[in-house]
Amino acid sequence: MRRSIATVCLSGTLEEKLRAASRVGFDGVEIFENDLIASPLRPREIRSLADDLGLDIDLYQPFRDFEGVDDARLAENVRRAEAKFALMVELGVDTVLVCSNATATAIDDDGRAAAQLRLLAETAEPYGVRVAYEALAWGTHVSTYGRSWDLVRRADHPSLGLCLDSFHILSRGDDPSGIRDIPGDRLFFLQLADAPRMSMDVLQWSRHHRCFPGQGGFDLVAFTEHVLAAGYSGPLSLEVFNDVFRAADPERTAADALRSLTVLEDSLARRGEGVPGGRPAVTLTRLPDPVPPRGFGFVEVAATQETAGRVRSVLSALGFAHVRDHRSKPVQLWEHGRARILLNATDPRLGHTWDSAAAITALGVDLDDPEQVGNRAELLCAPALTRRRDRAETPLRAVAAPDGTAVFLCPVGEGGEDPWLADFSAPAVEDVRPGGDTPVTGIDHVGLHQPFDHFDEASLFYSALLGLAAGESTDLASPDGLVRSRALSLPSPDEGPRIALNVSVIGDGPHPDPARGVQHIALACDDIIAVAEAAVAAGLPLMPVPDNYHDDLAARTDLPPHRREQMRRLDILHDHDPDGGGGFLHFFTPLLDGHLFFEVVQRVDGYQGYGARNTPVRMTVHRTGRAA
Ligand SMILES: O=C(O)c1ccc(O)c(O)c1
Ligand SMILES: [Mg+2]
Repeated sequence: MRRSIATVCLSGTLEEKLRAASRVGFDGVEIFENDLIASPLRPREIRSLADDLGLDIDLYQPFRDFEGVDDARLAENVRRAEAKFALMVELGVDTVLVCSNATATAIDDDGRAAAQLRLLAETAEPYGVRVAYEALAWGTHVSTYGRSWDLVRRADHPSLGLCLDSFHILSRGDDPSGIRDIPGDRLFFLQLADAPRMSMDVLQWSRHHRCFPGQGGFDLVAFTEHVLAAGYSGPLSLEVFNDVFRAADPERTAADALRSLTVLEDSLARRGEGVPGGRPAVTLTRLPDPVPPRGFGFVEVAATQETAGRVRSVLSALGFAHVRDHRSKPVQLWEHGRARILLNATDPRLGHTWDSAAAITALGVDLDDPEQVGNRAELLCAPALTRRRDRAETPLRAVAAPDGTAVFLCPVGEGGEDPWLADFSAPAVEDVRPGGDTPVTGIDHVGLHQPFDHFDEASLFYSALLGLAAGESTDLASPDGLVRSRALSLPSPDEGPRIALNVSVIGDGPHPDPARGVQHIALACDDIIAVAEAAVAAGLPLMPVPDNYHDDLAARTDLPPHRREQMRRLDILHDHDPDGGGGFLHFFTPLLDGHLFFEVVQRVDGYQGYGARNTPVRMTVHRTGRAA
C-alpha cells in the first residue's frame, strides 16, 4: 500500500520534513496547515519541491469547526473554506481533512450539521476537492466514527466522505468492527496512530503521547484489518503528535515511522493468509519470516585498559575462563557454560557513541538463518554496519540498533563450533585464566540504557528485527528520577534472548546525570548461593544490600530464617510473582566504571520477570557507591 506521513510527526521546517519523508522512502505526506503557514515557500513551490522529492501530497489538514454553527458563522466558514480550496489547487492536493466541531458553541442538531457538510462538499466540488470528515474524540457533539458516518450518509454528496483516525476510535474504547459496514468508497482517508494506555484527558493524550503503530497499547492490526475489509485502498498515513518526536532528528523519526508501517503491513498480510477470502485486495509488504533467535552467541564489552582489568577480575571470580584471543584485534573471549563475553580493550568513547569507560557495544544473536534476518533488516531500514575486517575473518552481517549497539547476526555451528570462533585463537599461555566450576549456565538478559529520544524506536527495532515481543513499560523510581523499563523476549522467553531497555523518563538533559546510562549483563545460574559463595571466596565485592531491605524481606515473605541469613550474608535479593509465576534470586556487582555492572540471577519455577521490585534499591545503592 502507499505510505504517507503527516508533517506534524516530524521536527524541523516544512522543507526539512519533506526531505526526511522522501529520503527514507515515504510515498506521500499530509501537510499540516501550521507548517505551510510558517513556510517561506509558496504553495506552488511546495508542490514542485514535493515533485522533485517524489512525494505526493495526499491530504491538507486540519480544517476546524465548520459544521453545527449558526447561519452568520456558516457564511464566514464557507468563505474560509473557499480560500483553502483555492490554496489546495495550487498545492496539488485533492483531499481536505475537516475535523468535527470542538467548540463550546457547536449546535447539537444532526439535520443542521449534515446540511452544512453538504454545502461544504458542494463548495469543494468545483475545486476538485474531496472533504474527509473526521470525528475528534473530544468533538463537542460528534466524537465517534459512528456519528460522523451518520452525518456523511445524511449529507449524501460524492465529494464528502470519512477520515478514520485510529487514535480517536481506539482511545474511546469504541468497537472498530462496525467500520466493515461502511462502503469503502466513502472512506476517503485513514490516519494511523498508536498510544500507550493511559487514563488521562483524551485531548492531552492525543496531542502529546501518540506513537507509531506497534509502540503503544492499541491493536492497530485488528483496526486496520477492519478498514481494509471495508474496501479502503488509499494510503496508510501516520499522524502522530508526540513531544519527543517533535524534538528528535526528523530523518530518524521518519525511518522509525516507515518501519512501523512495514511491520503493520507484514502482520496484516500474515493474518489474511490461510483465511479463505482473508487476503485483502490491496498489496501489502511482506517480510521474510522472523527467525526465532536461540540466544546470545556473545555480548561484547568495550572498556579502557583500566576498566577492562576490573571486568576481567569479575569474570574470573564468577568462574569464567579466558579461552581465546581474537587473531587481529585486542579482543578476548571469556566463557562459562553457554555464556560468552568478548572483552574488547578499546575505549568505547573512541567510537563516539558512548560516553563511558566501559560499555556493551555489541550483541551476537544466534540464528539458524542469519541471511533471512539480514533480509528482514534491509526491509526494516536497519542501518547495515560495515566494520573493519581482515580478509580471513568470518563475514558476519551486523546492523546498528538505535542506541548504537551493533547487532551481529551469527550462524550457529551445526554440531561443531560456531563459525565466528575461527577468528579467535588460543591465547598466549601465560595470559590464560582457568575458569571455576560455579554453576553459571548462560546469559539471562542484557540491560541497555537508551537515549531518551530513541526508547520507543529501540523497542520496535529489536522486536521487529528479531521477532521478540515487547512487555509492558514499568516506571521505577531511582534517586535521580524515574527510569522506564521495557523487556523484550520471545513469546516463550526461556527459548531465546531477553533484552531489558531502560530510559530516563525526563530525559538526560544537557548534563547527563552519571547515575543514568547504566548497562548490565545478567548471568543465569541454577544455584545462586554457590555462585555467590565462590565469588566472595575469590575476593569479588558484591553490591551491598541494606539491612532494611532484608528486614522488609522477612516481613513480606515466608522464606526460612537460615535462607534469609544466607541471603543477607551474600547480598542476594528476592522477588516473586504474586500470581504463582515463581520466584527470583539475584545479586549485583558494584558499578565497574560508573556505567556497567554484572548481575547473577536464578529463576525458580518459571519466574519470567526481572526483579523490578528490587531495581530502586539497586539504583540507590549503586548511586551511593559511585559517590563514595
Ligand atoms: O489535535 C487535533 O486538533 C487534531 C487535528 C487533526 C487531526 O487529524 C487530529 O487527529 C487531531
Ligand atoms: Mg487525525
